[in-house]
Amino acid sequence: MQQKLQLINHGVPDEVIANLKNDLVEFFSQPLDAKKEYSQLPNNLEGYGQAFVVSDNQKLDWADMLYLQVCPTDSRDLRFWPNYPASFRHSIDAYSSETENIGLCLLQFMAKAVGVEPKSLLSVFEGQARGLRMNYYPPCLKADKVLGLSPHTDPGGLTLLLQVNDVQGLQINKDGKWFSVNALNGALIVNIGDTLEILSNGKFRSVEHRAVVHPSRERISAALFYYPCQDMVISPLPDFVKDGKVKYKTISYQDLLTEYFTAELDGRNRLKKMKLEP
Ligand SMILES: O=C(O)CCC(=O)C(=O)O
Ligand SMILES: [Fe+2]
Repeated sequence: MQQKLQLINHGVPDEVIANLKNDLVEFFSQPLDAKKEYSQLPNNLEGYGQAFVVSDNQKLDWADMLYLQVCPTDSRDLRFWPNYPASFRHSIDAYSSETENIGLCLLQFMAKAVGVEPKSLLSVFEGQARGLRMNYYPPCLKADKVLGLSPHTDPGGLTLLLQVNDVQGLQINKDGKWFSVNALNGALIVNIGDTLEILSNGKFRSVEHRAVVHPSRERISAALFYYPCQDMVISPLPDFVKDGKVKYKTISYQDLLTEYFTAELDGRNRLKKMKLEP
């Protein structure tokens, strides 16, 4: 029997988005010491701090972040889940359950659009881990001298990006040029990540993006990452290799993550190394 798919998703209720946004603004506006109660611990990605700090010599991105694994629920490490503002944990929980199916619906439509059986993609991401990275970019008077988040691609499958306040800052790279993305109020931005590029044998392209900062206003965003099964070996799925030409090397997802988190952000270069010569 064919698997019944949930074809329709009505999006995230406005109230859920509004609550998360309010709580994020409130959390990040606290003094540093209060936020540091949830600081990252060595060899652990979760918590409050900065991502991609790998040496004392690198120029740091102009941002702080709070990263949490939100799904599956039994994988949550509540040590890093702030209890101020009081509704914050609930807001994150509601947002992650309301977005549970959105990524899967999108993957299903994307597979159909290119004539591939949706199950081949869905089975990789259904019920797997999700991470929420909440980014805080303080204003910088010399905004043109810093970057909020250096050029990178996301490692997972899909990313749903929510711009929390009305300050724009996301840019994507197309053909070597940077383009600003105008985030619409009430809309989520969907980015494709490295895992999906490899699985789809390049049919879906992982987008290189970065975040710039504003000279006088703070900016906040929240990126929800849909990850594949943690012990998966990633290589192009047979359904996407119809002409028989595999264009990417095989890599374990753990190795892909290790490479990602132990080096400075580096545009699409890591992904380029995954490509087999034509
Ligand atoms: O803040 C943004 O708009 C981008 C965030 C992002 O790319 C990320 O968290 O991976
Ligand atoms: Fe990103």
